[in-house]
Amino acid sequence: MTQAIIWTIASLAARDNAATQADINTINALGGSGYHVSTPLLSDADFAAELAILTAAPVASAIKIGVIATTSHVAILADFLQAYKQLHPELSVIYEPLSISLSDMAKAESADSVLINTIKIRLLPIVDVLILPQEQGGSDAAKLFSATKQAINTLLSVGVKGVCAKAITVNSYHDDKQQSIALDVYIDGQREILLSSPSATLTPRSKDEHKGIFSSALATVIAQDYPIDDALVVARAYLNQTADAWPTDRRDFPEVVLPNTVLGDQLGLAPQMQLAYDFAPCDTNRLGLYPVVDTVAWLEKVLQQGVKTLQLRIKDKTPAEVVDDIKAAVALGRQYQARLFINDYWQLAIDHGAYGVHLGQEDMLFADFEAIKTAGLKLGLSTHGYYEILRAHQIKPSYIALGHIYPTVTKDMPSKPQGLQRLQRYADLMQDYPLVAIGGISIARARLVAATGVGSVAVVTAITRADDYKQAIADLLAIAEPHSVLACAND
Ligand SMILES: Cc1ncc(COP(=O)(O)OP(=O)(O)O)c(N)n1
Ligand SMILES: Cc1ncsc1CCOP(=O)(O)O
Ligand SMILES: [Mg+2]
Repeated sequence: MTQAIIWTIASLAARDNAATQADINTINALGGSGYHVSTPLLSDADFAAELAILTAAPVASAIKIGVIATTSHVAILADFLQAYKQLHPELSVIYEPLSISLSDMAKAESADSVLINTIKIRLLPIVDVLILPQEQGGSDAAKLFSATKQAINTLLSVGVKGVCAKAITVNSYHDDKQQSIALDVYIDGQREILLSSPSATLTPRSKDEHKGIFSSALATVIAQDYPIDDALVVARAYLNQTADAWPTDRRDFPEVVLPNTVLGDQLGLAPQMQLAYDFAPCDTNRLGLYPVVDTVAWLEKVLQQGVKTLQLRIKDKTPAEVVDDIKAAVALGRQYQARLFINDYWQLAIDHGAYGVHLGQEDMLFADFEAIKTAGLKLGLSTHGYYEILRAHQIKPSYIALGHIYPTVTKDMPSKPQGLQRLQRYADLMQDYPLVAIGGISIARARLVAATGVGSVAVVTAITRADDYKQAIADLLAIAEPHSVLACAND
């Protein structure tokens, strides 16, 4: 795999070497390769010449901009970035001006208004993620959060694509103890992301926020094609840890702030009456081969081949149209003592006593999680990356599905396939959970998937489109459940 290229650009007079070194260390630690323009304050002509030299460097996937000290440098940089972005539309620009706070940047007029106004007019419309400290502290978390959101929305209206107000200190309660929380708030046109890290665990690195490590980390992760929500999570985990490496310890990862939690209530997140936490555990952490099929006839065929975990996934029908299938599916699941999950139709799954329900995260808005939990059904949740995995972890479902790993013909996916390296990272991070990998898993790929340590491999077409489905199931069982296949052979 080729290394992601990240450029860092800053024009601060006598920018301290420690900050430049911190950029380089961060980019290298997270697997990128960096090119820097961060010299002591240059004349306009020299700054433009330095930028021009950068174009001879390998093409950047992300550019991190630090302090730009003069209005003329801001204008030169804006012209340069505009031209470079036209040539390379995939480029992401991450800007952490360090010395400017969120409220100063959002204010109509501020002490340093000529510089800030130039930044707003010239630079921000080219920026993908703007990172600012929110300096207002205060004991009223809801007020602080609302002021933060207001300031961010003002900046979004200037044309920047996304804004992250980072490491806001909030006093919260955990296990009845007051605790200081560092909150990252990210908002763009589509989403609002709220991450919390207990300040008590903040390492010397996160106390060095002023050196711009967060933006270097974010740029490096984005340059490796992670979406913004995942990049925010990994960048924060990197700051929370001491190791100079990709973060792997879950204790360093931030928590996703959800409604109906102590912090969520404190911030004034609208309560979701039906959200619930902590679902019944599955009877095993290794769910094994997990066929996902769309008819009762297929359920019966796979059960006859010894499958013990399976899902009925019927799309786009009314509950009245599927109720008989669900009843028949539940009866079959019981007859074969198998774990039968129902996709989507959670109410019918409850009504007819299925083993569990499989839902997507967007279903949190519509499904009655409380009713699923109260009925004792297991809950499987889909995820598509770090952020969603951590959000699922807050809810503590019975298993977490990780997808899609490879391109799939079964479903139109809005996200990109994750590939094996990411799957390995998720499997290592969440090894105490029952994990299910799904998406484009053929028999040949199933070996590689199982080798990551996930306890379950979910497939559709590897079985339903196999020339010989019985053989396909036997092969997949041998890969996904080698111990039980051996045990059967020895019976
Ligand atoms: C085991 C497993 N993983 C993921 C999915 C996808 O579920 P969802 O996100 O709800 O999408 P649809 O299947 O409803 O299209 C799944 N069904 N099973
Ligand atoms: C339902 C679903 N969710 C993510 S990928 C997928 C389809 C998996 O099907 P296949 O195994 O044929 O790629
Ligand atoms: Mg679904």
